Amino acid sequence: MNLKLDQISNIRNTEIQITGSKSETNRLLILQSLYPEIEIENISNSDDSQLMKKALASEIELIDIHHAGTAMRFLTAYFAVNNGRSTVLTGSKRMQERPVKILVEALEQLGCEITYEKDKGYPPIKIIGKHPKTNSVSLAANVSSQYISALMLIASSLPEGLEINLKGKITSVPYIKMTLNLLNDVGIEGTFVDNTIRIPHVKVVSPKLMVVESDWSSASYFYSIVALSEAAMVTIGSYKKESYQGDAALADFYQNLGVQTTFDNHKITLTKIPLPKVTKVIELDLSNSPDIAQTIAVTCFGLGIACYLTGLHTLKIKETDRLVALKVEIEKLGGQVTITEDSLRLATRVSITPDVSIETYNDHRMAMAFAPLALRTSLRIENANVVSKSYPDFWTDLKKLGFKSNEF
Ligand SMILES: O=C(O)C1=C[C@@H](OP(=O)(O)O)[C@@H](O)[C@H](O)C1
Ligand SMILES: C=C(OP(=O)(O)O)C(=O)O
Repeated sequence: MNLKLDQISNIRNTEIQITGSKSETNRLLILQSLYPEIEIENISNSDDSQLMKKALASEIELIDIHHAGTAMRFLTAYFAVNNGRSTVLTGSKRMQERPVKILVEALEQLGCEITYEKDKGYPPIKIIGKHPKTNSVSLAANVSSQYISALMLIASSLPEGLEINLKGKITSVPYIKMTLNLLNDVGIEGTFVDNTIRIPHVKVVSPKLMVVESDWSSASYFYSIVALSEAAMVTIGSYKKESYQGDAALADFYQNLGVQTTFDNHKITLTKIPLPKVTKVIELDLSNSPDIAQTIAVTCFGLGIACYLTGLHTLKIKETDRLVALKVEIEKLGGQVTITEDSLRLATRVSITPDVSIETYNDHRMAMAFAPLALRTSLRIENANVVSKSYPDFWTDLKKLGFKSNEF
């Protein structure tokens, strides 16, 4: 489905409900498989979480997790210690270009048996589940935190628990803390001090209802919409002031982009406020919240503000090379973007080219990050249904706000 978005001048003030965080859901689904006493509420309706659920219930050897990165990494660890079971994990063409070597080598230190079916270091992989032969591993922490979370999630099921030693600069730290917080909440008391994570063995946990907080990364698109509106107020549920999700940093970041956040009874209300007068360049280090880089870059472009975003080294190995994709698509619209291996610089905008067709590269966040620009110009979004990877209701929710779209 390709969508043409008409230019709109403002939005309808509305309340919407976003489902649970896909990151929290995918962690809790693994934990629930290990500890059936855990109940989960407000589960994410994302494709990635549905695929995770299906994979955990599957009894066949071949499991295809499509584009779901966390599912790929978490399930690699999960099946690797499932003694005696043979599993082949595969995914989309892009998934076969997203590296897993660091995780596979960490699991090999535990005595796990994993072989590459195609290219060394990448899915598809064949896993023969084993009993772990040691209780400590070390791995590089500067490529993806998902490898670390994957090990943490299976750690308590190992006979002696697990000590995980992290080498190098640790990336996407809030996701590691999210894993630790969820473990602690279900009664698995792990620690994360300096470069060492320790998780004890836990045989059973007490029955526990885990209510998933709604997805902050999905909320980012409404921050962008409110920022690009003349006057707007959007209320979204259900959120906590003390979130486990690093992307909750949005509330602070968008203060400088003209959005005020108020919390009331598990809901956030985003209100358009004037832009600070002195804002010339928005400078942000996003190494703790890589998933909102696209949203922020496009908001700045829409507002005509320059930005310099750093800490973006993980963007190259996500659903697409997000740095290249942002540069190409923003430049089609008339912007000027310079990228390095880990940063993006956007120059102050002069004008916007109308009716440009945005390519989405099988990346949900490309579609969702560019859609708010309809408040500044008409544009087209190619393969708009990619949004279902994390937010299947995205286009329906945009309609509620008054966005006008037609298939083309
Ligand atoms: O653990 C998680 O749930 C995630 C960790 C991050 O990945 P990296 O650690 O690879 O940056 C993030 O980009 C991804 O969307 C979800
Ligand atoms: C990078 C993402 O997901 P994953 O790595 O789980 O595919 C994302 O949702 O932006």
